[in-house]
Amino acid sequence: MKRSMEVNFDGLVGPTHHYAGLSFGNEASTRHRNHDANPRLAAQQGLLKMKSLSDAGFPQAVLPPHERPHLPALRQLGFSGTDGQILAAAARYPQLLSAVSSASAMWVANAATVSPSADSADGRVHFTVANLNNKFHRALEAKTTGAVLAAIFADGRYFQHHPPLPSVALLGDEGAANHSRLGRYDEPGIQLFVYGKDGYGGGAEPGRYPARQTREASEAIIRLHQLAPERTLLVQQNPAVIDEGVFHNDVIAVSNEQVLFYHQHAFMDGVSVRDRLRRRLALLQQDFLPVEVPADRVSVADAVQTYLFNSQLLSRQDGHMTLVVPEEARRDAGVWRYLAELAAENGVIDDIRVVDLRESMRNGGGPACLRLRIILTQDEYRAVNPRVLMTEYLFLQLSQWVDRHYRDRLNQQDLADPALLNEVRTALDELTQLLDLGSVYPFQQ
Ligand SMILES: N=C(N)NCCC[C@H](NC(=O)CCC(=O)O)C(=O)O
Repeated sequence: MKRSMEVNFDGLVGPTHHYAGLSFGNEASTRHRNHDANPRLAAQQGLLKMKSLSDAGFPQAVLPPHERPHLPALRQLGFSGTDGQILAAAARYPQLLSAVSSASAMWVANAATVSPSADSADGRVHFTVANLNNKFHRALEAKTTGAVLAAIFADGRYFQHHPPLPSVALLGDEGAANHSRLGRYDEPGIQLFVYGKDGYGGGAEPGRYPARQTREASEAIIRLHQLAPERTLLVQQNPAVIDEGVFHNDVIAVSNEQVLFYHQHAFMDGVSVRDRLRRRLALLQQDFLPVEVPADRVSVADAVQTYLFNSQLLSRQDGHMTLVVPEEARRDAGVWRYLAELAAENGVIDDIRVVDLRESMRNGGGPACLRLRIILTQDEYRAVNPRVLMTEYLFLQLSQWVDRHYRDRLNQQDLADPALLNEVRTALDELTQLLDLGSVYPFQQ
């Protein structure tokens, strides 16, 4: 019998993808503010990643984009009248209109934290939608994310959904981007929660850029997901690297099964993190294979620039692993040399695959940001809405759907165009039918 597996659910880029510089602390976002974007290309690049990984035998699925511009948010902020009038009035506040129009829901590593059933006391897969309250444009995602996850993982025998934590700074939660799970898929493993700061203060904190994840938020998720204390580890991200642009832990570390691939400066006390992980996995009779990248081989600045660690580490049938890195990592001679050596010498990670995600990367979203990984048993897999699972046919349908509905050029000035709102709604209405999601968007209620 085939055993548990990791399924990667990738966010499909939405039709309003543009560059607005909305994410202070995310240097790519700031750098590309007001550049022209190409939403059609962005969506195609994401789809090609999904297709190529699915073709290579890695289980793959898709999560839909959200409705943007988000008119309910503008109404909540006092704009009134017809949709057209609201957009025209909001156009006087370009940053606000950008925020309610951002396609940021594509980065589904921030959609939720997911714990596999092998780790939770009640034997179910637990989901907590991330509140993303550090950035207004991202905080808008939680409601639709909840509706989408409930539509895809509907069977209460297998799936337990938790609403986002209260949306206050104390409980800032950015989902799976600050969460890793070590250990074999079909046995209890160790869940690693990485927070940026203590929400009540008093501990070390970054000085320049915000820490988006709090310790208190991670603690709440550990309780909600019914995780055993001896199989969880709560550690602090190095505040100094947040100040260098590492706004989520998945910009500096990635794990899969027994392997943790991370930068020397990723954690506040990296040596202790490694020792504790090794000890905890040993208690489960499991190995730990840390791969620490020294700063004298790859600097933190180069890690941020190339997104080396925002890669996907995927298990192959032959027991070895493939590392999926962005094109930017190949372009950097030092990082590429490091990767070549790794693949030649590591023994487990022996294959490097490069994907072109330039459109997403310019907003700080690499291969790992675009995916939410979910470990599922065979029964759980069969309970997933099958229409979101990547197939040759779904890939063709989605590619044609993108070609039909997406523009190939978009910037902040285009967002007030009422035609864009109509294009988005027409497209999303079709998509919900294609993926059999029911009515998950505000305009469908
Ligand atoms: N690391 C992970 N898992 N995700 C990356 C998220 C990128 C996203 N960028 C943005 O939201 C930029 C939008 C803009 O500026 O237009 C963010 O900063 O939250």
